[in-house]
Amino acid sequence: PYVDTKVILENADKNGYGVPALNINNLEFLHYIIEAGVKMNSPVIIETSQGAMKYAGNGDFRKGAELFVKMVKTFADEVDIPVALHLDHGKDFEYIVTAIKAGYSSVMIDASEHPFEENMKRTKEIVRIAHAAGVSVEAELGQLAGVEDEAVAAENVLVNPEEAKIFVEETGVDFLAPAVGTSHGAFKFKGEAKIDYDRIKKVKEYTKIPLVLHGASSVVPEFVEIAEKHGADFGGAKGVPADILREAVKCGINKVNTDTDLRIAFVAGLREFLNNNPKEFDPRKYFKLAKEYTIKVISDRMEVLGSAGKA
Ligand SMILES: O=C(COP(=O)(O)O)NO
Ligand SMILES: [Ca+2]
Ligand code: NA
Ligand SMILES: [Zn+2]
Repeated sequence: PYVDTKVILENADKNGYGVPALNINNLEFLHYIIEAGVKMNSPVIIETSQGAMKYAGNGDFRKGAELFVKMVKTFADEVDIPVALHLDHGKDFEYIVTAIKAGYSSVMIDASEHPFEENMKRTKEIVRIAHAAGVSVEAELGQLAGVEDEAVAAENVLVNPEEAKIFVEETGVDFLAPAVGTSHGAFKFKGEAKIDYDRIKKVKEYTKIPLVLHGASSVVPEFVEIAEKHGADFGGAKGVPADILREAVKCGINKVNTDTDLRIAFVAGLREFLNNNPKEFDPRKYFKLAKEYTIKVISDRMEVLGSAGKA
């Protein structure tokens, strides 16, 4: 069934596991996520960025939002696992309100590049509107380096746990994304991968709400290698290893935003298949390996995060 993201995350919080929040831009990735969720008996949070809304609507983000809600609801109504649709990195008021109007389960207001007071003000405004419509809200404190859809943050600004306490009390936000050392994309760490567990624990202790880890892709070496064997150049790619994800969940993370891993698995399968099947041009065939690898990476992540078997 199609559910409110809050239902999924409160269950995850109560039972101490993480749920993958998986970004889509098209029908194929939605297919693969649902298939993995059903196979693993895991709840799933589908999420789309503002750019994905524009892309799906061929430039018209309102059409894109409508399309995503129809697609996700169609799949959700057919399966027994809980399925939610979330607007990821909502920055612009009209995109966020459009997602609410279209029927998204939840929306993120990402005002984290603004000063604390401004972030609170913008978040409060969205919480008031979203809650009036029965929609839950995610906000962000601190900054992740790397590209965040449109905005590019220079470097990491880690969350201040005391600020997080005030922020959640003042805004009434339903879940919070604290910046704790990750970043978006495939090049997360120059040195060894590490995130600030202490900050996660403190933010959890002070806010007692479900927490979100952004930039959580592992950048799985197996798929990086396959992609590079077939012409990709991802030199220096490094993500958040499974053991760090498990520890982050133990410290209080419940929603684990994962986009890059799906992209790498898909392109690895696509490159391998195309290289080995020069005569093939039927998309229902040449996406086959891409589909297999993407379902595999999602299924493995559900095991790592503990959402497998929890639907
Ligand atoms: O935070 C993410 C995805 O992060 P990755 O690039 O690590 O998949 N989406 O909001
Ligand atoms: Ca941000
Ligand atoms: Na999000
Ligand atoms: Zn993110």
